[in-house]
Amino acid sequence: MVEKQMQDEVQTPGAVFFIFGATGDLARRKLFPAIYSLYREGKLAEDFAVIGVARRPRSPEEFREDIYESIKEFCRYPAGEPDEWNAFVEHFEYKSLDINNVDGFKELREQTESLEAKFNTPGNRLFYLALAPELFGSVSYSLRDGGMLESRGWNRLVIEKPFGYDLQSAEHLNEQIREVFREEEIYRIDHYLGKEMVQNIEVIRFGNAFFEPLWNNKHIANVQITLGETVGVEERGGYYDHSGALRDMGQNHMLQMLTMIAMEPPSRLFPEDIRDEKVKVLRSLRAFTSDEEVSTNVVRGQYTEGEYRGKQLPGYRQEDKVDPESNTETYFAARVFVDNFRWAGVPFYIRTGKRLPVKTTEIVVEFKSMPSNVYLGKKYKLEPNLLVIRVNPMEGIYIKINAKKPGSDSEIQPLAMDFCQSCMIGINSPEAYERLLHDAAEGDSTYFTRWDEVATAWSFVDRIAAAWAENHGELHTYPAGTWGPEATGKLLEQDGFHWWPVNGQDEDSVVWQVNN
Ligand SMILES: NC(=O)C1=CN([C@@H]2O[C@H](COP(=O)(O)OP(=O)(O)OC[C@H]3O[C@@H](n4cnc5c(N)ncnc54)[C@H](OP(=O)(O)O)[C@@H]3O)[C@@H](O)[C@H]2O)C=CC1
Ligand SMILES: O=C1O[C@H](COP(=O)(O)O)[C@@H](O)[C@H](O)[C@H]1O
Repeated sequence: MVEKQMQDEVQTPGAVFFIFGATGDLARRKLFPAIYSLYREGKLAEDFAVIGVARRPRSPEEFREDIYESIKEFCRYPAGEPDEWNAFVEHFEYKSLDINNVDGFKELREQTESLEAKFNTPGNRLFYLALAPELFGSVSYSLRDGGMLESRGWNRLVIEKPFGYDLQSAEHLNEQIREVFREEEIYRIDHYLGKEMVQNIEVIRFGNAFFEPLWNNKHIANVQITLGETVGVEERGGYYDHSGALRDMGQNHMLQMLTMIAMEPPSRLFPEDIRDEKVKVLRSLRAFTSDEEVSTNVVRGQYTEGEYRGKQLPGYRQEDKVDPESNTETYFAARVFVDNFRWAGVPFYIRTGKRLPVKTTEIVVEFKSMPSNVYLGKKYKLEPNLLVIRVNPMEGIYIKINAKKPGSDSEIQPLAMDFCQSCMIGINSPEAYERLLHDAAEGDSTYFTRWDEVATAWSFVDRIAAAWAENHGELHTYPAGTWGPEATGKLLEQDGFHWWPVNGQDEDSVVWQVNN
């Protein structure tokens, strides 16, 4: 087993990367750019090759043109000079096949073997499924039946979220995949785990004497996790209307960030030690035991028409491929508890939504206030200390403390200590998909979700979805471009707290404005 370490300098072993869904959106926006960035940074071994797979016919020239366009538009490195570019795309081939066609996989096997011979790769094969999850089982069977797994090296399966629609469908999917691949060969992507600042939570917590000793219910009042997006559902209305915010973001990204904040220190940085600690957090989530508990602790909302920066935006029900009577939530917020010794009584507030005013992912840790007796009778009041982890798209750490106002002997002011990582190295650098592709090729599963994590997260989310299905969760509305339903504030008010402004929300918050 590989111990997690900073692997920036490590080159992946030689391998063939198969991108199933090579003509799709994910491949174009994320995967090809990630491969090119790894190449440019010397993190890909010389003996690598990529085979794009999808149904559409593509000549080799057309496929290489697709890749060029993808790099031009989405990669943080510009496509190199012709010689360098040609040396890169020479590693790419395309195969048109339907994933149910086993004969096509037999042809793919021949193509693979000749590519492996050409680049002298050691026979390692990484199958990345950028496909709808309903196809995962069929691809696995076809890979096996087409002889694609009879390689000289290792075989790894990388799969995208959503992993199922609920626990039952996820279990079914998992059983199919497990007929072909062992758990340790399966890499389930949650791209938030590939983000720099999510990985940094571990170091911030376990590497700093002034956080870990305070990291418990004696000193922390509450934790707030916000994942705001300014975009609507774009071209994904069909998928999203079936999924909704709870399944699209809650079951995975939000709960994964929560586990990183709440987990116990692992004994070592081995993948299984870290994933063991994360799954314990998920198992400790207090399950909602009645529909009433769901309606008291979870708010769901859907955006209606609104105005954003002078632009008129459609409501969710007017979006392309969305049912005009849809009750799907585009926003949800919840008050959850981790019922273990460390976190007993500390509320975790989580919220996410489309068409909010700011694109930002932030984690705010609010510390308990100091006893104020020293300052009794004074006109000022101490503010709670905050630790803010800015995850996305701006990355950084912000700490709010109280300090004396210079020149005054009677005034205290809150002070921000602000580390803006993005100001130094740019936004989202490296991209999550670069890190995760690299890790999968390295055989490091730390930042991929293990089956028990996925299953436990579904059990928690299914209870909320079931209550909503019974119409016990009122569907609030909010105009596009606003901060979601008003009811969200009440989740915190009942505990005497409020949402802290996130980056760019108001004039007092530090503005690292980013548009998307
Ligand atoms: N796009 C994104 O930003 C994100 C996507 N995801 C997930 O990644 C997966 C892919 O998403 P996305 O790229 O957006 O989807 P697209 O619909 O854009 O692409 C789907 C791909 O699958 C191929 N395909 C479909 N059916 C078959 C088949 N029977 N045999 C072979 N190939 C097939 C299509 O190619 P062709 O039509 O040529 O066969 C196409 O290349 C989904 O599960 C999605 O939820 C997850 C996170 C973000
Ligand atoms: O997984 C998903 O994530 C994106 C948001 O990702 P980010 O890295 O841009 O913050 C979201 O838009 C999409 O709906 C969801 O499927």
